[in-house]
Amino acid sequence: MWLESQAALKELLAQELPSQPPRPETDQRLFFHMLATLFLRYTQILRCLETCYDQMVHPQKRRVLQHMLDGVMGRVLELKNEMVETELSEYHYMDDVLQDLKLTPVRGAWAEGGGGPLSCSILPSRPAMLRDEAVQLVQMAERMRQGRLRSKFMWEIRRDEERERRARETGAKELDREQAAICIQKVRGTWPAQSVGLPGVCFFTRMPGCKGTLAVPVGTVNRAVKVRSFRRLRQADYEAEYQQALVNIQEGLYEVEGPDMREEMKEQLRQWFIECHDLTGRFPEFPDEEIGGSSILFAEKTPEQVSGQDPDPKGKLPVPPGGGAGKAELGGAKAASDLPPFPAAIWGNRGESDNFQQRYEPELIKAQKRKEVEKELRLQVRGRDRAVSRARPGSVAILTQSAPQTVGGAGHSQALGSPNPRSPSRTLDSLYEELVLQGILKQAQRVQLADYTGDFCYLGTTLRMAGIEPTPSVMDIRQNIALYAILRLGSPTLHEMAPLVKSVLLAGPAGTGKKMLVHAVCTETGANLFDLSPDNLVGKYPGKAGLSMLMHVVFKVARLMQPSVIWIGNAEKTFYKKVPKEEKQADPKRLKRDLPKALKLLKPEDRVLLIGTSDKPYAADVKTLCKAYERILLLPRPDYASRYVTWQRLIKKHGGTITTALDVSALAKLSDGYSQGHLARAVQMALTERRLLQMPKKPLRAGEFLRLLAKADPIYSEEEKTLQDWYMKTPLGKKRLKAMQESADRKEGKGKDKKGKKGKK
Ligand SMILES: Nc1ncnc2c1ncn2[C@@H]1O[C@H](COP(=O)(O)OP(=O)(O)OP(=O)(O)O)[C@@H](O)[C@H]1O
Repeated sequence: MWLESQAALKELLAQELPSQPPRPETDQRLFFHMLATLFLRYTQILRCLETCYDQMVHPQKRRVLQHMLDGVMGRVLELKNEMVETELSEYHYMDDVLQDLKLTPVRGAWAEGGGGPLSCSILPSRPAMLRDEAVQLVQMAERMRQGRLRSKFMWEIRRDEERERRARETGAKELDREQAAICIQKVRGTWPAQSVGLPGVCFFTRMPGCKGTLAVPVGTVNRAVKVRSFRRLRQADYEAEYQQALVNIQEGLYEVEGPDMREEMKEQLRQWFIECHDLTGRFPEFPDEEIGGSSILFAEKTPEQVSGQDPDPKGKLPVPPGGGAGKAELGGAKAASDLPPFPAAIWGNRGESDNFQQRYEPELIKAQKRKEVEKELRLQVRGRDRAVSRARPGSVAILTQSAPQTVGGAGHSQALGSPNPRSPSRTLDSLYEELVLQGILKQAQRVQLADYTGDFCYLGTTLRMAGIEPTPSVMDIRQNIALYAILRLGSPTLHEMAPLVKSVLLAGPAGTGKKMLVHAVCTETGANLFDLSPDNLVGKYPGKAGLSMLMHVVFKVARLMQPSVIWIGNAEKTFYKKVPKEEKQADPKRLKRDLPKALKLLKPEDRVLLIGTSDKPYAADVKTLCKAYERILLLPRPDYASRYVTWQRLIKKHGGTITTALDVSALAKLSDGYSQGHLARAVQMALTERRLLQMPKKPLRAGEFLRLLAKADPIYSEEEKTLQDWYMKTPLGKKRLKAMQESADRKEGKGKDKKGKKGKK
């Protein structure tokens, strides 16, 4: 899969960067089709690489894969941006491209969610432990845990095998309807999607092909699932081994090769000084660290070249590895310090057929660590770096880790722009605690993006071609949340490389799942949740000084404890056009000035995202609101397909059983106009403990839910229209409206008639 992905990537890159620049595409539709094809093909590769990353146990290979994943994800995000700019819309319909590529959209592509493979791929790996004892302790505990799990797995595998054997002996019985349906779903793609599952982005799978047979025994599937989990356990084992090897090998090199290296360097340095003196009559200055420091002396340069008297320009001096990597260079940008120089090539040419264990490769570590040891020794020889010279090998990693985080130090204050006079030396822990006690830092509810149920829009392209703007589907929203929030917050490299998005506003009628999405983002990325909703700030941190202190502390803790989500519920209140009388006392506009200022100070390396939610965005001044929120996602009420899936899911979640007596289709049809929140409430109220007990004798019926639903006020079409009209006043909405008008004008031939146009103006 890795090789295939790499070949596909090569092909795509060749297509994207042809030797002759292609003619610019003037047809907007064709251009979008091209972008969408690229987007889907990269997503396909991403999914493949993600599976490799999830299932490979070799720690060094996994690093290379993570690097490639970051590159591909970065390209996916870039393409998303280009699609937005081309279509002037946050929602894209690619059903035609999916058909061309013989792919189908997949529901529930993120079933495994936060605890699953995704977290392995995009969440940053934890920094190396600082203290040996801690490492040993954790390793010991981990081995014990794995031992227990392993024995359980083995027991289960054996049990399944035994069960199968018995079934074979007694003659397998015919599958019932439900089992047959499960088998069909598995072959059609539902289960592979669950096994990998990048959020939303990976919303498709292959068309049902001829691979696999329908009669996949359930035991086999269960075993496959277990084997995958088992491999993840082994990954942790091998990773620990690898981390230990990094330290041991470096120590070994330091002790075995270090003395010789040091002597050789000293000799070279002495020689160089003498030669320089002979040539110029004076002792030379040390080369700047920017051009490689004393390392360039050891790179076979003449004294003239090094001292700059030779015409050899600085650019010709050895460039540090990775120094020339461009932003868009896949797998090349920002090489992590522990990556080999040309990783993919190394593994591509290596015969691995007899490496069954897939443990780390010491020679690669040696090659990489040798450079580090050399660098360290070079500094020692130069006698400049006192700290490193005193440190034992292995301490390099420790020295490069950030210092213990006390807050209010010069660096932090500078970064935030405003020193914190009230708490000049408070620790991060104490500030964290304070925010928790004040109810600003909250525990996010554990919901996964996959819980945000709904369906795909199957006719998007057809409708757009007919000039009808489709309503975005729940899947479109999910995909945007994945792209704007989850992928970016989850991967530090991606956050720095991809186009920066600091804030997103989720606007839509009440109960359409805005808050749920905020919690899902936190769950999937492990982000801290800061609640800066106007209602949550009433009476807290009073006065101007209090407010600036609050912002200072929140943004500081958010940055230091990243990834973080800063959530503002009822986001319109911060930018109210006119504050309602009854709210005046609560001062809802407190953050109006400080919020944009604080956002400005966020840098690409700060994985902090502001998410606003609002059901009345039209109550705010559109200009200031859109300035604070870079991306605006309008959430619609659910369509029939989404309501259908949501009813099913909610009923099952609350313990209900769906039988033929329950007409879910009728429920979905009759609940048109209601939000998911309404549906959730109706199910919760209907499925009481008592009702669940009666269920075996008295199956559930649609009427029970509809009766309760009817008591709630639906989302009125006027409200929807107000929201859509408001959206057309946002920057992207305005651009889209203008483009639509121009296109309509062109169609009617008005474009040619300049006079008529002027008259209209
Ligand atoms: N797509 C969905 N699938 C399943 N449940 C959903 C979905 N959307 C919303 N819900 C459920 O509906 C309820 C209301 O959702 P939530 O509070 O997130 O809506 P909201 O848009 O933030 O509402 P408000 O604007 O009133 O604050 C929650 O119980 C949530 O779990």
